[in-house]
Amino acid sequence: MSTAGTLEDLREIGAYLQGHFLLTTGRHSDTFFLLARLTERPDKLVAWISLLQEQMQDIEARTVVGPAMGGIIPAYQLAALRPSNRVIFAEKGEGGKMVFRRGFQLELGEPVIIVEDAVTTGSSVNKVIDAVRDQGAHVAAVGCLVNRTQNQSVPWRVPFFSVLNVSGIQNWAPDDCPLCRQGIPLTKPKQ
Ligand SMILES: O=P(O)(O)OC[C@H]1O[C@H](OP(=O)(O)OP(=O)(O)O)[C@H](O)[C@@H]1O
Ligand SMILES: O=C(O)c1cc(=O)[nH]c(=O)[nH]1
Repeated sequence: MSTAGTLEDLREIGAYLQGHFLLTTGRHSDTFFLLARLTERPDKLVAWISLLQEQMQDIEARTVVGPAMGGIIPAYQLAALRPSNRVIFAEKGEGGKMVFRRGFQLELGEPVIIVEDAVTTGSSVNKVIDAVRDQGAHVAAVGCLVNRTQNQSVPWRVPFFSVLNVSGIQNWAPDDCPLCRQGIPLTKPKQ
Protein backbone atom coordinates (compact mmCIF):
# COMPACT_ATOMS: atom_id res chain seq x y z
CA MET A 1 0.00 0.00 0.00
CA SER A 2 1.36 3.45 -0.95
CA THR A 3 1.86 6.43 1.30
CA ALA A 4 -0.87 9.06 1.64
CA GLY A 5 -0.11 12.30 -0.14
CA THR A 6 1.88 10.74 -2.98
CA LEU A 7 1.36 10.44 -6.72
CA GLU A 8 1.88 6.70 -6.36
CA ASP A 9 -1.06 6.48 -3.96
CA LEU A 10 -3.29 8.19 -6.55
CA ARG A 11 -1.97 6.02 -9.38
CA GLU A 12 -2.76 2.85 -7.42
CA ILE A 13 -6.44 3.75 -7.01
CA GLY A 14 -6.95 5.02 -10.57
CA ALA A 15 -7.04 8.71 -9.64
CA TYR A 16 -3.98 9.72 -11.71
CA LEU A 17 -4.75 9.47 -15.42
CA GLN A 18 -2.75 10.03 -18.61
CA GLY A 19 -4.48 10.77 -21.94
CA HIS A 20 -6.12 13.80 -23.57
CA PHE A 21 -8.55 15.60 -21.30
CA LEU A 22 -10.97 18.53 -21.41
CA LEU A 23 -10.65 20.64 -18.26
CA THR A 24 -13.35 22.74 -16.62
CA THR A 25 -11.91 25.95 -18.11
CA GLY A 26 -12.08 24.52 -21.64
CA ARG A 27 -8.31 24.01 -21.71
CA HIS A 28 -6.76 20.65 -22.59
CA SER A 29 -4.20 18.52 -20.74
CA ASP A 30 -2.47 15.14 -20.92
CA THR A 31 -3.01 14.58 -17.18
CA PHE A 32 -6.15 14.36 -15.06
CA PHE A 33 -6.69 13.75 -11.37
CA LEU A 34 -9.97 11.91 -11.01
CA LEU A 35 -10.22 12.52 -7.29
CA ALA A 36 -13.58 10.81 -6.94
CA ARG A 37 -11.41 7.66 -6.82
CA LEU A 38 -9.94 9.08 -3.60
CA THR A 39 -13.01 10.66 -2.01
CA GLU A 40 -14.97 7.42 -2.46
CA ARG A 41 -12.54 5.81 0.02
CA PRO A 42 -12.95 7.41 3.46
CA ASP A 43 -10.07 5.40 4.93
CA LYS A 44 -7.63 6.84 2.40
CA LEU A 45 -9.18 10.30 2.27
CA VAL A 46 -8.85 10.80 6.02
CA ALA A 47 -5.10 10.18 5.73
CA TRP A 48 -4.81 12.76 2.93
CA ILE A 49 -6.91 15.36 4.74
CA SER A 50 -5.00 14.80 7.97
CA LEU A 51 -1.89 15.92 6.07
CA LEU A 52 -3.76 19.05 4.98
CA GLN A 53 -4.95 19.76 8.52
CA GLU A 54 -1.37 19.42 9.82
CA GLN A 55 -0.39 22.28 7.52
CA MET A 56 -3.51 24.33 8.31
CA GLN A 57 -3.84 23.81 12.06
CA ASP A 58 -2.76 27.38 12.85
CA ILE A 59 -5.31 28.88 10.47
CA GLU A 60 -8.14 30.29 12.51
CA ALA A 61 -11.48 29.67 10.86
CA ARG A 62 -15.02 28.91 11.95
CA THR A 63 -16.31 27.56 8.66
CA VAL A 64 -14.99 25.34 5.89
CA VAL A 65 -16.48 25.89 2.43
CA GLY A 66 -16.43 23.13 -0.18
CA PRO A 67 -17.33 24.00 -3.77
CA ALA A 68 -19.75 21.49 -5.32
CA MET A 69 -19.11 18.88 -6.36
CA GLY A 70 -15.45 18.01 -5.94
CA GLY A 71 -14.81 20.12 -2.83
CA ILE A 72 -17.74 18.91 -0.72
CA ILE A 73 -16.29 15.66 0.63
CA PRO A 74 -12.76 17.00 1.26
CA ALA A 75 -14.24 20.06 3.02
CA TYR A 76 -16.46 17.85 5.18
CA GLN A 77 -13.49 15.72 6.19
CA LEU A 78 -11.32 18.75 7.02
CA ALA A 79 -14.09 20.31 9.15
CA ALA A 80 -14.44 16.99 11.00
CA LEU A 81 -10.77 17.27 12.05
CA ARG A 82 -11.12 20.89 13.23
CA PRO A 83 -12.86 21.27 16.61
CA SER A 84 -16.21 23.05 16.28
CA ASN A 85 -15.78 24.06 12.63
CA ARG A 86 -18.92 23.83 10.54
CA VAL A 87 -18.97 22.94 6.86
CA ILE A 88 -21.10 24.42 4.09
CA PHE A 89 -20.93 24.27 0.33
CA ALA A 90 -21.05 26.66 -2.58
CA GLU A 91 -22.61 25.65 -5.86
CA LYS A 92 -22.78 26.79 -9.46
CA GLY A 93 -25.21 29.67 -9.99
CA GLU A 94 -26.21 31.81 -12.96
CA GLY A 95 -23.60 33.36 -15.23
CA GLY A 96 -20.87 30.96 -14.09
CA LYS A 97 -20.82 32.42 -10.56
CA MET A 98 -20.56 30.34 -7.40
CA VAL A 99 -23.33 30.98 -4.88
CA PHE A 100 -24.55 29.87 -1.46
CA ARG A 101 -28.04 28.34 -1.46
CA ARG A 102 -29.99 26.26 1.08
CA GLY A 103 -29.85 29.10 3.62
CA PHE A 104 -26.08 28.87 4.07
CA GLN A 105 -24.93 32.19 5.50
CA LEU A 106 -21.64 33.67 6.63
CA GLU A 107 -21.26 36.39 9.23
CA LEU A 108 -19.51 39.71 8.62
CA GLY A 109 -15.77 39.16 9.02
CA GLU A 110 -16.18 35.43 9.67
CA PRO A 111 -12.92 33.60 8.85
CA VAL A 112 -13.41 30.86 6.28
CA ILE A 113 -11.29 28.12 4.73
CA ILE A 114 -12.07 27.03 1.16
CA VAL A 115 -11.22 23.43 0.25
CA GLU A 116 -11.04 22.11 -3.32
CA ASP A 117 -10.09 18.73 -4.72
CA ALA A 118 -7.83 19.82 -7.62
CA VAL A 119 -6.55 23.29 -8.55
CA THR A 120 -5.45 23.86 -12.16
CA THR A 121 -5.85 27.55 -13.04
CA GLY A 122 -7.46 28.60 -9.75
CA SER A 123 -10.42 30.16 -11.55
CA SER A 124 -12.94 27.94 -9.73
CA VAL A 125 -11.53 28.89 -6.32
CA ASN A 126 -11.58 32.54 -7.35
CA LYS A 127 -15.33 32.34 -7.85
CA VAL A 128 -15.77 30.87 -4.38
CA ILE A 129 -13.58 33.63 -2.90
CA ASP A 130 -15.94 36.15 -4.56
CA ALA A 131 -19.00 34.37 -3.10
CA VAL A 132 -17.49 34.42 0.43
CA ARG A 133 -16.51 38.09 0.15
CA ASP A 134 -19.96 38.99 -1.23
CA GLN A 135 -21.30 37.94 2.17
CA GLY A 136 -18.73 40.11 3.95
CA ALA A 137 -16.77 37.13 5.29
CA HIS A 138 -12.99 36.72 5.25
CA VAL A 139 -11.09 34.02 3.31
CA ALA A 140 -8.39 32.94 5.76
CA ALA A 141 -6.88 30.24 3.52
CA VAL A 142 -7.42 27.88 0.60
CA GLY A 143 -6.54 24.19 0.76
CA CYS A 144 -6.64 21.41 -1.81
CA LEU A 145 -5.73 17.79 -2.33
CA VAL A 146 -3.75 18.31 -5.55
CA ASN A 147 -2.13 21.52 -6.74
CA ARG A 148 -1.44 21.06 -10.46
CA THR A 149 -1.05 24.74 -11.36
CA GLN A 150 1.38 25.68 -14.10
CA ASN A 151 4.36 27.56 -12.60
CA GLN A 152 2.74 27.18 -9.16
CA SER A 153 0.89 30.44 -9.71
CA VAL A 154 -2.67 31.13 -8.57
CA PRO A 155 -4.81 34.22 -9.17
CA TRP A 156 -5.47 35.01 -5.50
CA ARG A 157 -3.52 36.44 -2.58
CA VAL A 158 -4.64 34.14 0.19
CA PRO A 159 -2.47 31.55 2.00
CA PHE A 160 -2.62 28.36 -0.10
CA PHE A 161 -1.95 24.81 1.12
CA SER A 162 -2.00 21.52 -0.76
CA VAL A 163 -1.38 17.90 0.13
CA LEU A 164 0.37 17.14 -3.16
CA ASN A 165 2.10 19.64 -5.46
CA VAL A 166 2.70 18.31 -8.94
CA SER A 167 4.81 20.61 -11.05
CA GLY A 168 5.33 20.47 -14.79
CA ILE A 169 1.82 19.46 -15.83
CA GLN A 170 0.91 21.52 -18.84
CA ASN A 171 -2.49 22.65 -20.08
CA TRP A 172 -3.21 24.31 -23.39
CA ALA A 173 -5.86 26.41 -25.09
CA PRO A 174 -7.62 24.09 -27.59
CA ASP A 175 -5.97 25.88 -30.56
CA ASP A 176 -2.50 25.20 -29.14
CA CYS A 177 -3.10 21.63 -28.01
CA PRO A 178 -0.43 19.21 -29.35
CA LEU A 179 -2.68 16.23 -28.58
CA CYS A 180 -5.43 17.64 -30.83
CA ARG A 181 -2.84 17.97 -33.63
CA GLN A 182 -1.98 14.27 -33.18
CA GLY A 183 -5.69 13.42 -33.56
CA ILE A 184 -5.96 11.87 -30.08
CA PRO A 185 -9.64 11.83 -29.00
CA LEU A 186 -10.55 14.30 -26.26
CA THR A 187 -12.13 12.77 -23.15
CA LYS A 188 -14.07 13.96 -20.09
CA PRO A 189 -13.16 11.59 -17.26
CA LYS A 190 -15.93 12.78 -14.94
CA GLN A 191 -18.76 11.91 -17.34
O1 LIG B 1 -8.48 25.49 -11.01
P1 LIG B 1 -9.48 25.37 -12.11
O2 LIG B 1 -8.90 25.60 -13.47
O3 LIG B 1 -10.69 26.18 -11.86
O4 LIG B 1 -9.93 23.84 -12.18
C1 LIG B 1 -10.15 23.03 -11.07
C2 LIG B 1 -11.61 22.78 -10.84
O5 LIG B 1 -12.10 21.91 -11.81
C3 LIG B 1 -12.85 20.90 -11.19
O6 LIG B 1 -14.17 21.25 -10.97
P2 LIG B 1 -15.35 21.06 -12.03
O7 LIG B 1 -15.73 22.39 -12.58
O8 LIG B 1 -14.99 20.01 -13.03
O9 LIG B 1 -16.59 20.64 -11.19
P3 LIG B 1 -16.92 19.55 -10.10
O10 LIG B 1 -16.30 20.04 -8.84
O11 LIG B 1 -18.38 19.59 -10.09
O12 LIG B 1 -16.36 18.22 -10.52
C4 LIG B 1 -12.16 20.74 -9.86
O13 LIG B 1 -13.01 20.12 -8.94
C5 LIG B 1 -11.85 22.13 -9.51
O14 LIG B 1 -12.97 22.73 -8.92
O1 LIG C 1 -8.86 21.50 -14.41
C1 LIG C 1 -9.75 20.65 -14.24
O2 LIG C 1 -10.90 20.75 -14.67
C2 LIG C 1 -9.43 19.42 -13.46
C3 LIG C 1 -8.18 18.88 -13.46
C4 LIG C 1 -7.97 17.71 -12.74
O3 LIG C 1 -6.85 17.16 -12.70
N1 LIG C 1 -8.99 17.14 -12.07
C5 LIG C 1 -10.20 17.70 -12.09
O4 LIG C 1 -11.13 17.16 -11.46
N2 LIG C 1 -10.42 18.82 -12.79
